[in-house]
Amino acid sequence: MKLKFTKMHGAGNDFVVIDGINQDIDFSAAQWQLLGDRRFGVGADQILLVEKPTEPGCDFRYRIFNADGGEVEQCGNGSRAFVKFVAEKGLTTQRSITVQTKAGVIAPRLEADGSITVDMGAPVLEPQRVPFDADGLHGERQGDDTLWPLVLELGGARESVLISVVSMGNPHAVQIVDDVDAAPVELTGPLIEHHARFPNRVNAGFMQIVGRHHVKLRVFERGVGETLACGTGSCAAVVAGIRRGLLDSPVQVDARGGQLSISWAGVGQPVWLTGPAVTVFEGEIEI
Ligand SMILES: N[C@@H](CCC[C@H](N)C(=O)O)C(=O)O
Repeated sequence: MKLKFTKMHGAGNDFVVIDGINQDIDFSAAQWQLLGDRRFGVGADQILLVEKPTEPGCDFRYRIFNADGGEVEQCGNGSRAFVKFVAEKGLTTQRSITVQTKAGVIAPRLEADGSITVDMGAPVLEPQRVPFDADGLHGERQGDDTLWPLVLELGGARESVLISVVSMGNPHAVQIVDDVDAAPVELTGPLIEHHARFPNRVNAGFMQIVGRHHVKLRVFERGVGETLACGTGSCAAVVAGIRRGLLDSPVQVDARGGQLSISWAGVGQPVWLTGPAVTVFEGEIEI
């Protein structure tokens, strides 16, 4: 089939966005992977599919596929691209929409200045629900958070890193580093992503605290590798930093591809994500 798509990004986290309401889409993992492939396909960190909702009360259903072809629960930067896409394509006239995802309902809103704010829902903090297997581990308390030691096998040597575990619908392991630019993201990111204690794999965040309202963050994303920004990773990192007593809401997150702003009022409350979404080009591909 000839597939129409839109290439978009949010702070450099890039997407192929597909209207699955006016096109009949039933792709295999290999086809999603081809769309995400930067050499043989279009190229993207994630492919986002817009569908009619199957749940009452929602405006749309939002499905997310990582570049490796796997379907995942949530994508924060993608949710901003999503609301811009449905507005630009005339699929809605509303500036605020409710969107069904694999991880529950989220609510993105197009602001008058073109920025987009998303109610990402409340973070999940119980390790077993992240999911993280904490069996037999002794966590260290810091503020309201528990830091878990994760042992990494580095070519014969063993290194232990202290992580917070948070789910924003998708799983995150957040560690604090002194200098984010020097952090071993490429080396330890894949080891954390595939660590046996995360049965569904995990997104690995490396956060440098700059001030109580300001961090720098790099994320090695599950199913992709390091991306230029990660929306849910930013939410998870700020939640971990606030729980550790190191940050106060709101927090500016500097990612390599741009800036995001995160607000969180505490346990049981939703995390709010604000940032840009940009349409890059429209295309068609035979798939
Ligand atoms: N880039 C995303 C997260 C996309 C999904 C993630 N790689 C996962 O596998 O959970 C974001 O902006 O949140």
